[in-house]
Amino acid sequence: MPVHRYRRAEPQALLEPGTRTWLGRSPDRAPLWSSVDLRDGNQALAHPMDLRRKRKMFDLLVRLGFKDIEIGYPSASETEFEFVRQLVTGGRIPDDVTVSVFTPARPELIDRTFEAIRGTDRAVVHLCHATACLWREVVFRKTPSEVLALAQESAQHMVRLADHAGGDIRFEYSPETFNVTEPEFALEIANTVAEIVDATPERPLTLNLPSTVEMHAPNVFADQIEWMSRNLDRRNGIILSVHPHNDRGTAVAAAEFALAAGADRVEGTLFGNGERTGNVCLVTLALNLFSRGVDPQLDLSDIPAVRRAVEECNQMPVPDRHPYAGDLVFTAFSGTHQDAIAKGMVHLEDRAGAAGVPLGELPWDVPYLPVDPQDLGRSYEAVIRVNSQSGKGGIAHVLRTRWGIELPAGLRAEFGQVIQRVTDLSGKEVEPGQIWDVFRAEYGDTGDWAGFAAFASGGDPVEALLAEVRGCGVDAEVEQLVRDEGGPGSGAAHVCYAQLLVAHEPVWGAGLGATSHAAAVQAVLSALHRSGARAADGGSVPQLAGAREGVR
Ligand SMILES: CC(=O)SCCNC(=O)CCNC(=O)[C@H](O)C(C)(C)COP(=O)(O)OP(=O)(O)OC[C@H]1O[C@@H](n2cnc3c(N)ncnc32)[C@H](O)[C@@H]1OP(=O)(O)O
Ligand SMILES: CC(C)C(=O)C(=O)O
Repeated sequence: MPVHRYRRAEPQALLEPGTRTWLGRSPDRAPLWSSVDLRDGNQALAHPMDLRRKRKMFDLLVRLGFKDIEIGYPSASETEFEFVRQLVTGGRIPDDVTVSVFTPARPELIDRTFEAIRGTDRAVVHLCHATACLWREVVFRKTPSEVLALAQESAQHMVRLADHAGGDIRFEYSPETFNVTEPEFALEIANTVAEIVDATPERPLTLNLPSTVEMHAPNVFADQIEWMSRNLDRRNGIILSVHPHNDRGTAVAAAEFALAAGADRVEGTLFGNGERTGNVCLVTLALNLFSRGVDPQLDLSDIPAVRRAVEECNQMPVPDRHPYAGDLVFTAFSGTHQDAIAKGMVHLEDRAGAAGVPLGELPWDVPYLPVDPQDLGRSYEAVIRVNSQSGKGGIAHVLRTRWGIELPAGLRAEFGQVIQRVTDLSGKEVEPGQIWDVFRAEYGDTGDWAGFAAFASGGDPVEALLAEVRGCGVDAEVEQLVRDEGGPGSGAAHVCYAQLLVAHEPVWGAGLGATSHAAAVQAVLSALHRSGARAADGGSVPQLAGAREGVR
C-alpha cells in the first residue's frame, strides 16, 4: 500500500484543550432538518429523477414533516428548471414549507435561478462555491482574494436580484469544501457574505458548512464547527448548518458532534443517497434521536413505505444493513441473541399483562433491539430467523409467535437439536413454515403405536393407555405431562407435551387434539413411537421390538 502518498497531518488544533463545549453534550431536541434529496441526492444518480419521481420525492418529504427542502439546481437542466417552475407557480408548496434552489457563483446561472423562482412569495437561494486551496488553485485558478471577490460579487448580484423579485427571498451560502479550507479564510468569506446579505435574527443567513469530501475524524469536524460558531461576526443572524458527506463512513457521527458543537441545522438525504458514499442519512440521525427519547420532529412511523418510495425515486436499493430500514437490521440469526430477544419479548409481554396496558405503552427494553420495530411500522416476524447459528430459544420463539405453542424447556433443547441437524445438512436458513413441518414430522407421527389410542379410555386415558403398553412388555412411565391450549396457528384446541421414560431413557412426544385428553394420548403415542424408532435403529430400548410385534 503506497501510504507515503497520503498526508499524515491533521488540521491545526482550533480549540484550546479543555475548552471545547461539544464534548459530552447530548442532543435534547431535533435540529432544523433540510432535505437535499432533490439536489445533492439527485445529482449523484445514474438516472436523475424525472418530473414524476421528483414530485413523488417532494410529496414524501412534505408528508414526513420536512419544512426546509432544497428542490433543485434550476440552471442545470430543463427538467430541474421545469420542476421548480411547477412547484412555485402551481401553489404546491405548503405554507409551512420553505423551498430552496441551488446556484453556483456564475452570474448567468444565478440569473437563470432567479428566473426559475419568478413569482414565488418566498424561497431561499443557495449560493455555493469551493473555498479550499486545492479547488482555488486547480478548479478556479484563482488566488484567495479572487475567490473572496467571487463570493462578494455573487452575493451582491443575488441581493440585487432579490430586491427586484418581489417575494420574500432569503439566502443560503455554502463555502464548499469548508472542512479542508483554512479556517481563517472560511471565517472571512462567511463574514463577508453575511455582511452583504445583512444577516439579522429577523432575516437570518443560512451558513452551510459542508464536509464536501469527508477527510477527518468527526471530532475534528466538531472542533471546526465550534470554532466557527464562536467566531462568526453575526452569529445571531446566522442559522449554522452542516452538510456532512460520508467518505470515511462517519457522516452520522460528524453531524451529531457538530450539533453538540453549536450547529442548528443539518442538510442530508433519506437513507444517505448522494455523491460517492453519500450524504449524511437523515433517517438515521432522526431515529438516533428517537431511540434516545428525543422527538425527531419527523414522522418515520412507516419506514417500509418511506423506503419503498425512496427506492422508486432513486432507483437504488436500501442495503440490508442500513440502520433502522434495512431488511436485516431487526433480525437475529445467532442463538444467544435470539434467546435474549425472545426472553426480552416475553418479559415485556408479562409486564404489559401485569400492568393491564398494551405492550406499546411500556418503555422499550429488549436486548439487542435498540427500538421496537413496530414503532417504525415494521413487524416482529423477521426478528428471529433460523439457520445453523441459531439455538433452541429462537426456534421456540418461532413456534410460540407463529403457532402459539410454547415448548417446555426439555423439549426445546431436544427440538433445537433436530433443527440443528436440518440446518447443518442444508447449510441454509430454515423458514418458519419448514420449522413447523419438521416439528409435525418429528412429533406428529405415532407410527405403529397409532392403534393403541383405542386403549386410552376410562378415568385417566393416559394411565389406561400406559397400562396397556406395559402389558405388552414395554417399560414406560410418564416423567412429565405438560398440557396447554393449542395456539391460534396450531389448528387444534389443545396441545400436550409428554416426556416418557422408556426403559429408563427419556424421550419426548407432542400431540395436538380437540380435547386435552386427546392431545395427551397423542403426545404419549408420539413419545412411544420416537423411542421405538430409536430401538429400530439399534438404540437402547430392546423390549420395543417385541411390543411392536404385539401391536401388530
Ligand atoms: C458540491 C456540489 O455538489 S456543487 C453542485 C454540483 N452539481 C452539479 O454539478 C449538477 C448540475 N450541474 C450541471 O448541470 C452543470 O455543471 C452546469 C449546467 C451547471 C454547468 O455546466 P457547464 O457550463 O458545462 O460547466 P461545468 O459543469 O463543466 O463546470 C465547470 C466550470 O464551472 C466552474 N465552477 C465549478 N463550480 C463552480 C461554482 N460553484 N461556482 C462558480 N463556478 C464554478 C469551474 O471552475 C469551471 O469553470 P471553467 O470552465 O472556467 O474552468
Ligand atoms: C453545495 C454543497 C453544500 C455541497 O453539496 C457539498 O459541499 O457537498
